Amino acid sequence: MPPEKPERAKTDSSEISSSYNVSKEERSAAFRFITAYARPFRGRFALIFLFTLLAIAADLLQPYLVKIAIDDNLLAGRNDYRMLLGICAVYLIFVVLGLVFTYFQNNMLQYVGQHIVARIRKDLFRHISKLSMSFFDRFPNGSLVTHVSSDTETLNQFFTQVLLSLMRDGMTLLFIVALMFHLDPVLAGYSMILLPIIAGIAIGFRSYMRRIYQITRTQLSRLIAFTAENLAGMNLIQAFHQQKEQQRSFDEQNRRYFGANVREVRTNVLFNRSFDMLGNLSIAFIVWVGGMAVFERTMEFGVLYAFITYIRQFFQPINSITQQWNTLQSTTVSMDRLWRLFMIPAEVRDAEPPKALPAVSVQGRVDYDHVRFSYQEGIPVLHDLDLHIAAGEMIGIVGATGAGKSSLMSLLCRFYDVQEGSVRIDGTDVRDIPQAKLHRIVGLVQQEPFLYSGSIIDNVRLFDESISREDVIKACRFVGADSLITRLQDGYDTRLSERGSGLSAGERQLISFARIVVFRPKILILDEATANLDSYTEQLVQSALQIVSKGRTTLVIAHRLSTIMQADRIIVMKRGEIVEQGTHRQLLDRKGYYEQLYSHSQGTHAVG
Ligand SMILES: Nc1ncnc2c1ncn2[C@@H]1O[C@H](COP(=O)(O)OP(=O)(O)OP(=O)(O)O)[C@@H](O)[C@H]1O
Repeated sequence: MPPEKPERAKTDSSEISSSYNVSKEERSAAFRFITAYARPFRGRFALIFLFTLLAIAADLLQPYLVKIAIDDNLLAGRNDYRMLLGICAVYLIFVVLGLVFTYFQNNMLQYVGQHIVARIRKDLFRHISKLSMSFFDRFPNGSLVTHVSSDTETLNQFFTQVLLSLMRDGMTLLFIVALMFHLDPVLAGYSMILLPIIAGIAIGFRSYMRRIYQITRTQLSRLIAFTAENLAGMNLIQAFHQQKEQQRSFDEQNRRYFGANVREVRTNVLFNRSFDMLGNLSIAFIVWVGGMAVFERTMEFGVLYAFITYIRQFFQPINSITQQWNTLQSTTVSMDRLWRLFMIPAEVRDAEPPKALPAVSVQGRVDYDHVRFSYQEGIPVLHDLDLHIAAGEMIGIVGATGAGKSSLMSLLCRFYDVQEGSVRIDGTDVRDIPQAKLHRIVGLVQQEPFLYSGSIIDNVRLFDESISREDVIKACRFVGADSLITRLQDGYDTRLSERGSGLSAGERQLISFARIVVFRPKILILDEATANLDSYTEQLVQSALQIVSKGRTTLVIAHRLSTIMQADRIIVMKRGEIVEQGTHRQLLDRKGYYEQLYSHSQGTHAVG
C-alpha cells in the first residue's frame, strides 16, 4: 500500500515553493484570498483603528504640552505654578490614556490575529487531508510541515505586528508631519528634504531583502524536510550504518541555512543602523538650523524642543515600518505559498451528482475492466488489466517487486484514478461512489499498519467515539489480540508512541485486524507483513486473517506464499500484467512463473 512504499523521488515542492516569478495577478489573488479571512472581523478592526488613533493622539500631544509649558509659562516669565501643575496633570492623563489605549489595541489585535490564523491553519489541514495520493507522492512531508507551521506563523506576525505597525506608525507619521508644519513650516520643510533619502534607502533594500529572505526560507524548508525524512527512516540509517553520511548531509544543509540566516541578519542590521545614523544626523541638522532661528529670535525655544522630540518620533515609525518590511516580505511569500497550496485541487474527486452504492446491499464483487494506469505519463504500470473477483472470494496476489500489486489495490481504494478502463464494486464504478462511503466498503490492513499516538482503544476505533470500548475489546478478542494487549502494562489504555513503535510488527497487524472487525468493510485488502513474525504471533496473525476474511471479499498481497496457499484463487503478476491465475495446486501443476516463485520462496522463505 502507498504508505509502505519505499519513498519515491519527490520533487522539491517547487510548485508551491518558488515565488521568484510570481505574477502581480497571482500575488494579488493570494493577498485577496488570505485577507478574506479577516473579513468577519471588520468590526473589531474598526475598534482597533479607533484605539490606535486615540493612543497616537495621547502620545503626540505630550511634546506639545511641554512646548506650551516652556513658551507660554517658563520663558514668558509668568511663573504660573497652577498652570504648570495643570499641564503636568494633563500630561499624566495623556500618558495613562496612551497606555490604556495601546493595551486595548494590542490585546484586540492579538485576539483577532490568532483567530484568523487558527482558521487558516484549520482549513489548510482540512484541505491537505483531502488531497490525493499523487499530491503526497510529489511533495516532501517536511515542506508541508513548514507550510502548516511556519507559513501560518508568518501570517500570524502579519496580522498582529505588520498590520499594527502599518496602521499605528503610518498614522503617527502623518500626525507628526502635520504637527511639524503647524509649529514651524520652514523647519518642517527642511525636515522633508530627508524623505526622498529615506525612501531611496528603503526601496534599495527592498528587492535585496526579498531575495535574501526567500533563500533563507528555502534553506529552512530543506533542512526540515531532511530532518523529517531522516527521523522517519532512522532504523534504516542505523541498520546500514549511514549515520556518518547522513550527518555530513545534515551538516551541509545546516551550514547553508546558517549562512543564509547570517546574511539575512547582517543585511537587517546594516539597514537598521543606517536608519539610526540618518536619524541622529537629522537631529543635529535640526538643532543647528533651529538653534540659529532661536538665536535670531525667529523661533521660540519650546517650538525647537517640540521639533526635536517630533523628529525623534518621526524616525521611530519609519524605522519600525522598515523593520516590519522584512516580515511583510516573508508574508507575501507565505501568502503566495499557502494560496498555491489551497489552489491545488484533489485529483481524485467525488462524482457530481454522486451515485452512491447503498451500503446495506453491498455484496463485494470487484471488477477490474481493461485497466490502464500509470503514475507518470509514459511509464505504464498496469496494462489492460482484466480481473473479476466474486463476492466473498479470497484472492492471493503474488509477483516480483514492482509488478504492480500495490498499484492494483490503490486503484480499488481510489487513491488514484485509472487512465483507461474501470474498477467497479458490484457493478458501480468506484469513481461514482463517494469516497467516504468507498472507504467504509473497502478496508485496508497495511504491511506496516499505521498507529497514531494515543491509546490502543483509540487506535482500534480510530478516535471514533461512537464506537464503544466494549465493541473494541470484543473485536480484539475476536482476532486473538486480547492476550497480547492485556499483557501490556495499562492493557487497552496503553498509550502508543508515534507509529506504535512500542509494539511488535505482529501486534500492530493484529490491532489493524481489530479495526476491520470494528468497521466491518465488505472488501478487505491485506498487504501482508514481510517482517519475520515469531511463530506464535504468526499463528495469531494467520488465524486472525481467517477470521476477518470470513464473509468478505479478501485480497491479500502475499509476500510469503504460505499465507495464500489456501486462497480460492491466486493471481500472479508480472510487469503490470496478470500472467497466471488459479489455485495453488493448479498453478504448481502448470510449472510456470508461479512455480518458479514458489520454488524460490522455498529457498528464501520470501517472495517479492
Ligand atoms: N507513487 C508512485 N509514484 C511513481 N511510481 C510508482 C509509485 N508507486 C509505485 N510506482 C511504480 O509503479 C510500479 C509498480 O509498483 P507497485 O508498488 O504497484 O509494485 P508492487 O508489486 O506492489 O511492488 P512491491 O512488492 O515491492 O510492493 C513500480 O515500477 C513502481 O516503481
